[in-house]
Amino acid sequence: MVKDFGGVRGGAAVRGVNLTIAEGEFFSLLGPSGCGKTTTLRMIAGFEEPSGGQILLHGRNMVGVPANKRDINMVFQSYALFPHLSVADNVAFGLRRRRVPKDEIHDRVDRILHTVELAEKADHRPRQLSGGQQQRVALARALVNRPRALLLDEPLGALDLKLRQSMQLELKRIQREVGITFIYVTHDQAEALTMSDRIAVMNGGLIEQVACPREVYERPATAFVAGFIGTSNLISGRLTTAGPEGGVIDLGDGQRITVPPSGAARTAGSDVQLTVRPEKITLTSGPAGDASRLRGTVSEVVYLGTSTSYTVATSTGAEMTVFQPNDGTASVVPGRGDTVWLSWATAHSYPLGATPAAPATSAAADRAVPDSGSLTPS
Ligand SMILES: Nc1ncnc2c1ncn2[C@@H]1O[C@H](COP(=O)(O)OP(=O)(O)OP(=O)(O)O)[C@@H](O)[C@H]1O
Repeated sequence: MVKDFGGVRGGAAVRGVNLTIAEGEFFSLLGPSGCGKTTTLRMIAGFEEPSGGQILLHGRNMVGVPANKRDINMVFQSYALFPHLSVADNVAFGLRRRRVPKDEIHDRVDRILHTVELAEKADHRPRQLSGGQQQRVALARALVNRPRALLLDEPLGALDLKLRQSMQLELKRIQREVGITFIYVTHDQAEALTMSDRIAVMNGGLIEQVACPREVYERPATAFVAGFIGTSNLISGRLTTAGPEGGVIDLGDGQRITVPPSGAARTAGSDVQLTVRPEKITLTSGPAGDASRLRGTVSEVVYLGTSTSYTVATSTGAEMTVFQPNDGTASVVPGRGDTVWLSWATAHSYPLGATPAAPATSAAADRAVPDSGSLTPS
């Protein structure tokens, strides 16, 4: 789907989002501010109409269907609870408006308050609750309607870090328990990695990758994804040999490193960008075995508690970051100005693809879908 507000510099807010979300999935839209996450969510909810494309919910096109007829609920960062109503009455509000029988309302409210672990607060007013508890009331109020999908727009943004981290695990538990599809918008990569079954990484109104957290981290599709999620090192060179077993790249200064086979077909002579995560690199004082390796000079050392971060200016000119765990296993503990060798298992480097052009086809999204999707914006 596409959304053009007519005034966004550089094109539409959403330039081409094509993905299939499976029933019962915890799916996150992750990306920097302004990349089009909220607009995508608002189109799914029915608060914005797409300028092009379709939104299929269980095979039915939702475009033109009003938000309140979509069987989808949304939870916002501001909880928007009624201050004069008790927790139970806040949760029961929607069911009463729909004239659900009294006994059923009582049962459903009681059950969902147990799920969000607020049963003992049923008679409290919202102001008597902590921020995390208020967010759980907002969640219960949406879940009690048993929507087909629940959309959450940065719902933990107003909470402090510790509470946010415990609420992330809580949300995941609740989602597993109720089995409802969650579509979650966040710009916080740690949050997306913690909770999601799959993540769509968005940039400039397009999807750059759709995959499970491990794949997005270990096998980022593009340089943007590698840089946005965690810390990454990029190494550029020209492929001198290529085959099904991988290849060798020349870094331009005579140094060569081996590369693993990549998904995309590449031919000798083509330019390649590799990514290697900092914790996969080992520092030694001399060349180590036949692993992929580079020589460099330490330019910065930062002690981080569980690990130490080294910035190394390599002989190719590229700066590399290396995390060494502070568990006593490091073979060298270099200081600034020292010469070191960086090595890593070839399998721990990953060749990157090109940034997608609009409209995104998201072939990767379809490959990764575990079963036929229930919600299909296209
Ligand atoms: N109603 C609107 N009218 C015009 N432009 C809009 C409107 N809503 C959003 N935009 C623009 O569309 C782009 C995408 O906005 P969107 O809110 O979807 O991004 P986002 O990824 O959710 O960002 P954030 O994390 O900051 O909320 C931005 O450039 C924004 O300024």
